Amino acid sequence: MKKKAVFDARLLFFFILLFSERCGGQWLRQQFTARVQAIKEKSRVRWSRGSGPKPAKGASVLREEKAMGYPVILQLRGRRAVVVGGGKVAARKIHGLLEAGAKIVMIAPEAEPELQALAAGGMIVWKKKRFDPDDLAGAFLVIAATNDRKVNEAVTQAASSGQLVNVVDDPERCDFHVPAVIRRGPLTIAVSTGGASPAVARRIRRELEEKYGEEYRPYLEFLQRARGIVLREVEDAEGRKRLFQALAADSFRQSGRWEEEFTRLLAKEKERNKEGERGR
Ligand SMILES: C[C@@]1(CC(=O)O)C2=NC(=C\c3[nH]c(c(CCC(=O)O)c3CC(=O)O)Cc3[nH]c(c(CC(=O)O)c3CCC(=O)O)/C=C3\N/C(=C\2)[C@@H](CCC(=O)O)[C@]3(C)CC(=O)O)/[C@H]1CCC(=O)O
Ligand SMILES: NC(=O)c1ccc[n+]([C@@H]2O[C@H](COP(=O)([O-])OP(=O)(O)OC[C@H]3O[C@@H](n4cnc5c(N)ncnc54)[C@H](O)[C@@H]3O)[C@@H](O)[C@H]2O)c1
Repeated sequence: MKKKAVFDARLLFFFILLFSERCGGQWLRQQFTARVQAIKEKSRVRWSRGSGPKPAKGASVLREEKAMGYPVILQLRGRRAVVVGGGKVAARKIHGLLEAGAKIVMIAPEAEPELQALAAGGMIVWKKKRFDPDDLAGAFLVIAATNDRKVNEAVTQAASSGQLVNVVDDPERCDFHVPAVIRRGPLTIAVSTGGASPAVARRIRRELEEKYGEEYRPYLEFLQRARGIVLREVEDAEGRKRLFQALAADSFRQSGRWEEEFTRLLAKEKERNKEGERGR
């Protein structure tokens, strides 16, 4: 009660200040408007590729704010991905796209030997030529990875609004950034700094590779199978949750006796369920 009275008195004092010209009300109102404007600026989202304002040259790096990216795992199986450029950066992106099962078309007059080998083996299609806008027809995803800024920009201009575009030398114009990635069977760990420091993304990826080693591959593959069994055989939602949590525990992973332990936990859960039904 007392607290509320103090608060109300403070609020009243603030409003008197705000509307009294003599006590600096005008200054206060200006401060307030500036704060609101800053919040609006911060939450502004660019709607079309490349149409947003670029930060002015020399603007303080620390004050720059931008909307955060939305992390997703894209399903690219059977979808067409056009990569413009055939250098070292294009090669890195193409390896990731191949893992995801995309249908890759590479546009470049010259290509790294490893990419030439992929083309010769029929893993990717190589159009040995310079880029022109027709090359993007039918693409779901586009990567502009040449060493020529003008060509990369021409790629972004040629893309239609429904195509997802990545430009390796212009984070601001990207619809998506490619993160540093660790694969352990069904487990994907992706690290992104949104272009602030790709080198840090790479360092963190390396650190996480140590912590989540190759042993996670069979473990996740086992969990995938176990999940199917639990969903089929345990009807009770609470029981399922208990089981999934037990399987996710690091002590379970480290036990190494996954099949045996799982069979025991599953039987226990089924028994519990039966007892619950009998009790009703
Ligand atoms: C994660 C990774 C994925 C991949 O490419 O597979 C990736 N870059 C990686 C490495 C790396 N790239 C660069 C260096 C040298 C050190 C340095 O410059 O910092 C190193 C480190 C190294 O190689 O040691 C140079 C660089 N990168 C970009 C520019 C342009 C610019 O900033 O304007 C320049 C300057 C070029 C120049 O000098 O002209 C831009 C991008 N690079 C991104 C991704 C996207 C943001 C990702 C994020 O911040 O999280 C983004 C925005 C666009 C995109 O490519 O999607 C991969 C690590 C893979 C791994 O090892 O796990
Ligand atoms: N995003 C990243 O992770 C990252 C990392 C390092 C560098 N970069 C940037 O990526 C650019 C490419 O780096 P790189 O090491 O792969 O270069 P690179 O010189 O090895 O390869 C450039 C490729 O672009 C092709 N090319 C040039 N003009 C073309 C055109 N008109 N049409 C089609 N293909 C064309 C060339 O044939 C070549 O295959 C660099 O200039 C740098 O700005 C980005």
